[in-house]
Amino acid sequence: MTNAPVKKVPIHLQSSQNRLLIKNGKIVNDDGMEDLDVYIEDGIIKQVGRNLIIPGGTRTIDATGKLVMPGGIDPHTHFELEMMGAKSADDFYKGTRAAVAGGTTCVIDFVLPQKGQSLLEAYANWREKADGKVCCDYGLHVGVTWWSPQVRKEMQQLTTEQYGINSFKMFMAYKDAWMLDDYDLYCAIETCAELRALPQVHAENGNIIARNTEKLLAKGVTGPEGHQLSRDEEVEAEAVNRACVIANQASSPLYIVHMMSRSAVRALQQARARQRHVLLGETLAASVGTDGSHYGNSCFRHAAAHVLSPPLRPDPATPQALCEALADDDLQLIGSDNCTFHEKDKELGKNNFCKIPNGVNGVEDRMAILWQKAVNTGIMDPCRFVAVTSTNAAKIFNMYPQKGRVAVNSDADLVVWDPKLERTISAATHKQAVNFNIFEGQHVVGSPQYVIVNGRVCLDDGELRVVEGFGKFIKTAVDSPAVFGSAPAPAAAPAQLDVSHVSNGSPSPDLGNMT
Ligand SMILES: C[C@@H](CNC(N)=O)C(=O)O
Ligand SMILES: [Zn+2]
Ligand SMILES: [Zn+2]
Ligand SMILES: [Zn+2]
Repeated sequence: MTNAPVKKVPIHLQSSQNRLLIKNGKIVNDDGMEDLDVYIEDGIIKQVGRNLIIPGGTRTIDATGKLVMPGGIDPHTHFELEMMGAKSADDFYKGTRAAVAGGTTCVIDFVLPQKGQSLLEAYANWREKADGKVCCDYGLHVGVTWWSPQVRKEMQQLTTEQYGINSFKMFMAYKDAWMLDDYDLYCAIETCAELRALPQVHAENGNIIARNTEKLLAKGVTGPEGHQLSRDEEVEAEAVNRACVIANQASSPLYIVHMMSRSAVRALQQARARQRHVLLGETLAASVGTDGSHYGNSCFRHAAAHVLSPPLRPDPATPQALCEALADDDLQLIGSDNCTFHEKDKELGKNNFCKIPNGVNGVEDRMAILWQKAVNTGIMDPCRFVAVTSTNAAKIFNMYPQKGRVAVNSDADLVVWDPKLERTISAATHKQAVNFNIFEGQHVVGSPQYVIVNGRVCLDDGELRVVEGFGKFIKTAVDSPAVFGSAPAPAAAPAQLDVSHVSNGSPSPDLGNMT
């Protein structure tokens, strides 16, 4: 793969050149597979079928023996995030470039205001960081890291067409940084329900973690192994349960990000059995691709590179169990939570594990890792792979069928996946900005041969040809049918919150066999 950056071609020139036929491939959507050809023009899928009539000057990609899938959608990234005294290493250019290299054609990043900071101001900062640099389309979730009537008002403003936000993330961990107490968490989730926006939670008990950290440090446990010891599975599962109870009290659906353990999945399943609103679970490439054994590595750099929250689990059965949960629709989607830090930044926690900036890589390898761990092992079929890596995110975040489907009038965001393409994952060859890869040395069978972003061939038979700034911000509307379609309207919103713009949910498209 040559890495020569492609010179900027004016966007209007590009699209007219984008007549493309993908021939002889097997189309894979979340609900079925078919041997059909795909014709693309000006960034949109115009025809799907056989013996298509196409204009001269069309480029043809022969996809014989390959799968033609919707481009991956990564619902969880943190590019250029400042946290714990450092800044994540992958910026919006390098991060989305790595995403495209791995078959992902849309990412959803997180606006994370500091406590007391205006959400609108933070939103503007993120748009400024991302617009003009992204190589593929992107969306945003907004963090609710503090609570006040102003925050409530700004959430309402963010869900209008001007800003295009339909999901908010609250933290039950990161005490003193982003964590909300249960009262404020309840108010935030209630407000999401009134706005018909999707609340997301980082589910760990931040107070237990804080006390465990004090005790471990007092005992002289300062290395990265202390990170997992301070927050084991039940500390995650307890918060999953508590978040579901609060959502139930607020008559709200809920999306739990980065679920990392079997205990957390069990807690979500138990909540589903007793609650009527949609409860959604996300896991990560890291949690299916590796495990918590690395925290014991004698090399600080190696162990610290695996520090994220919730942590990777020492139970070796976890990766397979999480793949099975994705296959069985106990979990609905896989993200990366890509939040990488250079070695010097991870060393901020050299003598105190709670100061190690949290985050790992994953945006580039997410799809190949899941294909290797779940499809090649027979745990899930290609249709379910498409559902959890693309379609479910599109449906949940109300981008469907513009995104997440190979169909006429959908965006031409596609992957020509070669199920036989073998490679070994390594920091020496990956496109990410850091010189460490938590999947180092893993051999995968199955990777993208072509990646088409809005009709442009950005991975061309293994050659990476992204264009910085080619991607655009995707505004999302609230009231996603897949989440709110069958939910009754919540109790009348308090007078001061104008929600008149919100329509009633329409019948939701099938989100797998969602309970
Ligand atoms: C802030 C971000 C950091 N990444 C991580 N999971 O450790 C997150 O908690 O999602
Ligand atoms: Zn989190
Ligand atoms: Zn080392
Ligand atoms: Zn995250």
